[in-house]
Amino acid sequence: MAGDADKILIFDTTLRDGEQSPGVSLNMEEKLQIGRQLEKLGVDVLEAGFPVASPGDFEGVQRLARELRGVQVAALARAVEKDIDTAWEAVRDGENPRIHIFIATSDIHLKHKLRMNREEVLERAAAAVRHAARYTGNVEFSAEDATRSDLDFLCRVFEAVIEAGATTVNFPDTVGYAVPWDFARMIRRVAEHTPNIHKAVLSVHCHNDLGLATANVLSAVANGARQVECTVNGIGERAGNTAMEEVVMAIRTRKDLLPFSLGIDTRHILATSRMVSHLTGMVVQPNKAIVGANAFAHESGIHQDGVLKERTTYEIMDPRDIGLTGGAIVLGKHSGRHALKAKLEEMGYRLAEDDLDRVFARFKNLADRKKDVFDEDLEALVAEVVLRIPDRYRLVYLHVAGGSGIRPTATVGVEVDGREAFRACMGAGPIDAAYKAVAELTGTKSRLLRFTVSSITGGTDAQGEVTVRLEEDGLVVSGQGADPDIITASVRAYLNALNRLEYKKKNAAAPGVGAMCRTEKGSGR
Ligand SMILES: CC(=O)SCCNC(=O)CCNC(=O)[C@H](O)C(C)(C)COP(=O)(O)OP(=O)(O)OC[C@H]1O[C@@H](n2cnc3c(N)ncnc32)[C@H](O)[C@@H]1OP(=O)(O)O
Ligand SMILES: CC(C)C(=O)C(=O)O
Ligand SMILES: [Mg+2]
Repeated sequence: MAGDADKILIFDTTLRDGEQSPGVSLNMEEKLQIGRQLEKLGVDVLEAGFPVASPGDFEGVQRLARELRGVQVAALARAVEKDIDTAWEAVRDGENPRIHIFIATSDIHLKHKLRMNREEVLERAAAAVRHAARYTGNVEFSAEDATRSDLDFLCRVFEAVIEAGATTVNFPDTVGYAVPWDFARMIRRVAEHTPNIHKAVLSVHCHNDLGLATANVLSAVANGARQVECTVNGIGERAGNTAMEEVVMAIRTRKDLLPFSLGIDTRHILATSRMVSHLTGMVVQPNKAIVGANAFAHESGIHQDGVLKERTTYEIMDPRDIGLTGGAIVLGKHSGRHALKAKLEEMGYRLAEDDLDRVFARFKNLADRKKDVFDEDLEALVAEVVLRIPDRYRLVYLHVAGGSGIRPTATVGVEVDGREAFRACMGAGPIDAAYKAVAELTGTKSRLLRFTVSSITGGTDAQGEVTVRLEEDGLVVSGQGADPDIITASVRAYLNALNRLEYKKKNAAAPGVGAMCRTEKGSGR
């Protein structure tokens, strides 16, 4: 197969398949921050979006293609000429742009979704790749739902698209149906029965519906796949995609079984994971492999004793390899702007001067109330202060009264379109009271789908981080807020989500790029 036989290419699709997670919608600044961090991490290919899906997707892909260096920026397209032309328009200014075309090959998709027969799909796939190959020599083809496809037909499709100019052929387990040993058999079969497979890189793209995505990917890699499509923290459609950090660390840790090289600088894994979690609002479970808060924590005495005597008794990876260190700079109330800037850069955030000023002001405020300011605190501040869409609603005042024997009451002041308004409400608790006041002040009718509160760092002076998910008229958004005062953090999270909702409503109503307007992220018509 084409490419370096010993190198596994990491194709990151956090900004495309990852953004297909329900409730996730990133703005331009957030996409740029994640894109730059992935560039630093060393991913080989970065799928930046599906340009025909919306003007926002188009602009995001174009901006990333123009800005990023040393990484191939890919754009997704259906096997439709307009999609391909739009994808090319979005990535063409990139250093090494890729067009990624997909069409389903399973009979179930052909019959019910595409309403095409096999020969029509084969011809459509080849014609689409031929069309894209006129623009670039870097064309990827994906056979959607490959694991439920007839393998003889799949081999014919792969052969036809390679002939038409595809340089990467991708085998997606779109619905997370595969199990490792059977997936390995399929990969071997395709490698052996597609005559010109050696002219292309064989890729895999696994979903995690049965919790087997990483296992499937590793079995494919051991059997000839040389590109892995994955997302940070495994976010993505339904149960998500293969988690990038799991595949990378498995290959790195089990070199005895998987003797391959990678272009990833693993020391940036943790910072990348945290950034993606903060910006998407997709909270990482504490026991998540590699990047969960407990992944390197030892609770029981026998384990602690073992680790103290010799770390490798209970650790198969060195936490420093994923960037889990104390860091050289410890920030507190005596720190200045230079130290803050250096720390933020170490964490992957490059801020404009005025953004730095705003974060610095909030940092000083926080440091006055909290002894040590940790990386997690700063991440929350950056997410809160900088990476935000233009605010229609802004918190200006909050006072709550509660305790035993008192009906919880909140008085909230919110600036709406530049004008301050105040409201006092009672509720089941202080947060309920404050949320009622915010809903009245903003006149919004959203439904609260989820409310998560976590302490960002240890101690009773820790910053509380609140993540909420709201729904209104079919639009789903998430919002985050951080503050040492948990009620303030809750109100900030609510307002952040309402601002995102406003932005999304406007985006949905905006005129499209040609006929590319969409009503909701991920939905047509
Ligand atoms: C497995 C994956 O992750 S695939 C990527 C999924 N991502 C997304 O869907 C991103 C967001 N999507 C969107 O914004 C919209 O679906 C759009 C803009 C792409 C298309 O919107 P619409 O034109 O309104 O179509 P809608 O989404 O309702 O239906 C999809 C159409 O594309 C067809 N189609 C689906 N996949 C393909 C393909 N790979 N190649 C060609 N046609 C396809 C369907 O058969 C259907 O056609 P029909 O209208 O003739 O029945
Ligand atoms: C577009 C393709 C590669 C995809 O996301 C899938 O099949 O899951
Ligand atoms: Mg997918």
